[in-house]
Amino acid sequence: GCPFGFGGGLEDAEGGIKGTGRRLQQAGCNINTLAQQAVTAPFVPANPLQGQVDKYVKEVAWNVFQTGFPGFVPGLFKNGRLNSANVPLGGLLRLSFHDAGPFNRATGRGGANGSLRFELGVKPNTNQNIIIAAGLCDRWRTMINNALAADPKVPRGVQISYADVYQLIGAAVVVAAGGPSKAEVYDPLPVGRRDALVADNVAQMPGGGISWNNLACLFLTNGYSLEELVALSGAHELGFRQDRTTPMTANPNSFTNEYFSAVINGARNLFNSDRVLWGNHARSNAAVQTFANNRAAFFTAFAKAYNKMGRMGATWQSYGAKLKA
Ligand code: HEM
Repeated sequence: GCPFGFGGGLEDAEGGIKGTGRRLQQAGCNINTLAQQAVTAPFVPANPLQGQVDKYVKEVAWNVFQTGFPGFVPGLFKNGRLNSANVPLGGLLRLSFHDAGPFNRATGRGGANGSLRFELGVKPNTNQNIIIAAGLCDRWRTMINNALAADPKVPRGVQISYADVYQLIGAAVVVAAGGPSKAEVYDPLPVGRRDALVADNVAQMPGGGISWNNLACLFLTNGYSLEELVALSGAHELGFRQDRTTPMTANPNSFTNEYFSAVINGARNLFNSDRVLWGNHARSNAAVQTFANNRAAFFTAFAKAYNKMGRMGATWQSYGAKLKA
């Protein structure tokens, strides 16, 4: 079983699985010590070298995400406008976290490895938006691979992985929704993740009702700082709650820093995991306050933390050093 005993997705006040009576074990970490270490000796996941082909693959993917392919898959934009009616922006960004999130630093298992495709329908991936998002990713991946196969500049056999599509799409979504720029969040993301062939242990994914102690310990023990936890939680700027109609923030299709004012005000639509970012630790308080006051600071911190998340637990190949002449 999972050493942390975290439940997934449901809002049990204990952060455990609702109705099962299962008690949450304490993650048991020293938050102050780990929070300090995360700043003085940050955990830096592997960042592979990117050849010409890798960068090119990412641009091909970018173009496919923008426009989709009429009759087969929608794009993030339609007639030059954000296509939030046909693509669940929140579900897509959440999917990026749900592929990378099961990374467990202690066991070295799980992470940004494409395994989400085997985890659908299992808590916390029972939510319709994430299932729709995964279906879109399948189709975008097919279109990207068709484009790569037809491109004379691309070496034969180059195929983008599910794991890459799952991480690239979250970045493309926040850019489309008016968040950090492409140069800030999408372009630095490496590609070449290998796809796992089995599911990760998703039982350790945090539920919305998780306590401050368990949330902080989960992220700190997996190599994130409290500042990174706060920045990543800013993803809850976008999207909807489980009912798919209650917006997380006032503008669920627009990526801004409004989320942090909502956290400070204890807004009702947010989860316990959001509200506990305020009022429990000097470092998380400071990050919430900074991001509430300064949108650019949030965007920069989000872009960096998101790039780190996308390298957690990934193993790498290279698509190639050189394009064909
Ligand atoms: C910090 C711990 C986190 C917890 C406890 C958490 C929990 C949740 C829960 C309970 C939901 C509601 C959906 C449902 O219940 O089915 C949700 C939605 C969402 N989460 Fe998180 N989450 C966390 C971190 C993240 C991160 C790191 C990201 C992305 C970088 C993210 C992105 C989203 C998005 C965009 C939605 C809206 C989904 C939609 O519109 O359908 N979350 N999260």
